[in-house]
Amino acid sequence: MTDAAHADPFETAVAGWMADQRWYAAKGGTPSIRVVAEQTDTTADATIRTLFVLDDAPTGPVLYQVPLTVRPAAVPELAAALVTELDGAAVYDAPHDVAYARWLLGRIEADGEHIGPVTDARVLSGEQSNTSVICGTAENGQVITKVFRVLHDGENPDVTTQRALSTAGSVRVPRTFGALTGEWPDAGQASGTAHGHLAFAQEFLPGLEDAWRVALTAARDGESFASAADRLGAALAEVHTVLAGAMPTATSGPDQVDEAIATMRRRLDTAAAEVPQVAEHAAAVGRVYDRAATVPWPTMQRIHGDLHLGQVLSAPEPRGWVFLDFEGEPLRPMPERSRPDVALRDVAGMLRSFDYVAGALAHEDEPVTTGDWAHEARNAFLDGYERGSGSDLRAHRALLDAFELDKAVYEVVYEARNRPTWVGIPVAAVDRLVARSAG
Ligand SMILES: Nc1ncnc2c1ncn2[C@@H]1O[C@H](COP(=O)(O)OP(=O)(O)O)[C@@H](O)[C@H]1O
Ligand SMILES: O=P(O)(O)O[C@H]1O[C@H](CO)[C@@H](O[C@H]2O[C@H](CO)[C@@H](O)[C@H](O)[C@H]2O)[C@H](O)[C@H]1O
Repeated sequence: MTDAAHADPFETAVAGWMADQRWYAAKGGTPSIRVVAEQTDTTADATIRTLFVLDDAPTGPVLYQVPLTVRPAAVPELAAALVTELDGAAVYDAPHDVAYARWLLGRIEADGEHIGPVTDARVLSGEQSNTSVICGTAENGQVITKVFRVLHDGENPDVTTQRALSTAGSVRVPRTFGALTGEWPDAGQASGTAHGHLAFAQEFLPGLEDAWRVALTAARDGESFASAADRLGAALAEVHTVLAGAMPTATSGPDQVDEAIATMRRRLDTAAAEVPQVAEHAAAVGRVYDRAATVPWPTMQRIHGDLHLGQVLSAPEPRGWVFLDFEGEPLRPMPERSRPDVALRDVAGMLRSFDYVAGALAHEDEPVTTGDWAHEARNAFLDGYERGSGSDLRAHRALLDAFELDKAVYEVVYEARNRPTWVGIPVAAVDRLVARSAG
């Protein structure tokens, strides 16, 4: 362990570096790590070391994938990616090293075809939970490979859901190339070994804005988003229809409904404990959940799970909206995220996102009031979804209200932990949604 008196210097160096990485989950904490397994491979340019690193974080143990490249001598272009030095060799954060990109694409089990050869590689910049490498390839254009940082036993829904859509011929997700799986020791499994996805490769769509940016600009400029939101609703309906046919579904029996409502209540308890304004409304929110438990629920199916405007790219017509990142809510346990769920959860996520556009603009240095813009966008989105899915959302109003509240409650916790200056956006939504449901 890194905090023991006899700490291993290599692990100590890796731990110190991990603490500064965007993907390190226990922000502000000091990693207490142990390398539980390692896979090593040698290529012409570098030794590839994939470490499986267990961090005993205060919130519970987290297993990270830490791929490193070891170069016999320092490589000047990789200076910013240096993790440490070891016996005179330079150890780098592998996704920044083209030697790793070549190795990775060569190892990925492509769905029916070879990817590559890799001509160049760069790491996608910005705020991400994982690390994505964009590779130029001689045969398949640009390919983006997401290297999952936090590992879990079992399939990652980001891979399985997008692969199902892509295999069904849907262009609502980037075309899938394939995935890399691996195994590592896990005392929590009866077999002592966990199996899961390590990386996922798909078509890279360069130069596109995401719907959050497009919507924010439209709202700031006072331009209607109704037509775009309507198309977004229809595109989501298309995704749900394909998923209902391509992946398992489940009847919403009393057990499933009870479990879903119990999850909502647990999230409410967490939010009420962390944010006093939610505690004030907890009883009223609970009544919205009570009502949702008494109405009919639609068949459960695979969904996106954490849908918001930032998860959708705006491709030129005729392709239109393209959905990304089906990994589900980061605050939700991974095994729950691959289960069939209610498609209305995604609809509610997007409704919340239009409200966030208004909330974000109200928080700007020169605040802009865009409540009417958001109202119009929300209604247009629902119209598009109803037309595309053939479902009558009004018939499910009580359920949709509960999912929207549940999402706002989730967001309160997410913002309190990650972006406290924005917590007022979902807190105000809880207030408003409770009042609307009571009225
Ligand atoms: N296939 C792709 N084509 C173009 N851009 C992409 C693609 N996949 C991801 N991106 C960009 O990378 C960002 C992060 O992707 P995401 O799947 O959300 O990663 P993470 O799980 O690391 O948060 C997206 O918001 C988008 O801007
Ligand atoms: O994209 P992630 O899977 O990391 O999702 C998490 O972070 C999101 C913030 O980036 C958060 O989304 C919330 O903020 C968005 C604006 O930044 C807004 O459009 C969303 O509607 C709102 O939920 C998401 O909840 C969280 O899981």
